[in-house]
Amino acid sequence: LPSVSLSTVATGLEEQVVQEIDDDDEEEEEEKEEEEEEEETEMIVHWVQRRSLMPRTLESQITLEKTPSYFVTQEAPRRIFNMSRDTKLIVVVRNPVTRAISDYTQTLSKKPDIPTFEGLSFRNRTLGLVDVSWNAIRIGLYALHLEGWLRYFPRAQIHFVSGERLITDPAGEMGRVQDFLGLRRFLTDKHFYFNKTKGFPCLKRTEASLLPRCLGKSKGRAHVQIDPEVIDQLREFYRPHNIKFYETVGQDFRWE
Ligand SMILES: Nc1ncnc2c1ncn2[C@@H]1O[C@H](COP(=O)(O)OS(=O)(=O)O)[C@@H](OP(=O)(O)O)[C@H]1O
Repeated sequence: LPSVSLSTVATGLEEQVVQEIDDDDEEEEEEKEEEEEEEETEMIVHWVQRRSLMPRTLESQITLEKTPSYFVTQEAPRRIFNMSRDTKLIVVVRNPVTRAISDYTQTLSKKPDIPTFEGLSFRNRTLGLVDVSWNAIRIGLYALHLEGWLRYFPRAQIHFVSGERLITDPAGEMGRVQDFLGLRRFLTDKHFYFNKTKGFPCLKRTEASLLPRCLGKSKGRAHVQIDPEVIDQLREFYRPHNIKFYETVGQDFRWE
């Protein structure tokens, strides 16, 4: 059974974390991700499958599994708690406005005919009524989702990774992940190479490695251009939710 469960609402940032903890084969990782997307609507089946697929591990090893949708799935806290209440939880979060645009950009790449971001974001744009039933918006209500987890897990059992700092200071952010997991701090600045073309850090298997591994092309693609006024409206919308989230977590993610 997993002793760590990783969820991201940062659309995909968890992949970076997993890569840094356990350097899986990239192709395998992308296949697994597609598989996950298909299964998201069938959480029960998915969970049972995951459970039986868990590799056997030794006492000294950590089993880590990642699923983006856990954090925002109502039944997930209870199910994970009933399965293994000591599981440590890691959630990668990012500015919910950027997250929504990233989410939309990803969907648009698969379904080019969907309505505009602006159209999907509001029930009534003139009145500033944001459509919280749209998943891309709903997922960013982190404080709300967290409430469900705190009914089952103590705050100290959940670690939040800043998606922004994971890019600007991967070693520092991963240092905190290692501390949370009770691991010796193994990854240092020397394990990361900043790929200026991609604009993202890539991981070296060893400090001396000459071949850093970057995430796939679907990670870090250019976002769709959004009307700046809409961005401001969404920022305003998320502000109180973000503040509540910072207070609950005890950490300021500086999205304001
Ligand atoms: N090192 C590194 N390299 C590339 N990309 C990085 C990295 N670290 C974090 N990110 C951010 O990960 C985001 C993409 O993740 P996805 O949403 O596709 O992943 S997932 O499906 O939820 O796993 C992607 O979001 P977008 O920029 O919106 O594509 C990146 O910002």
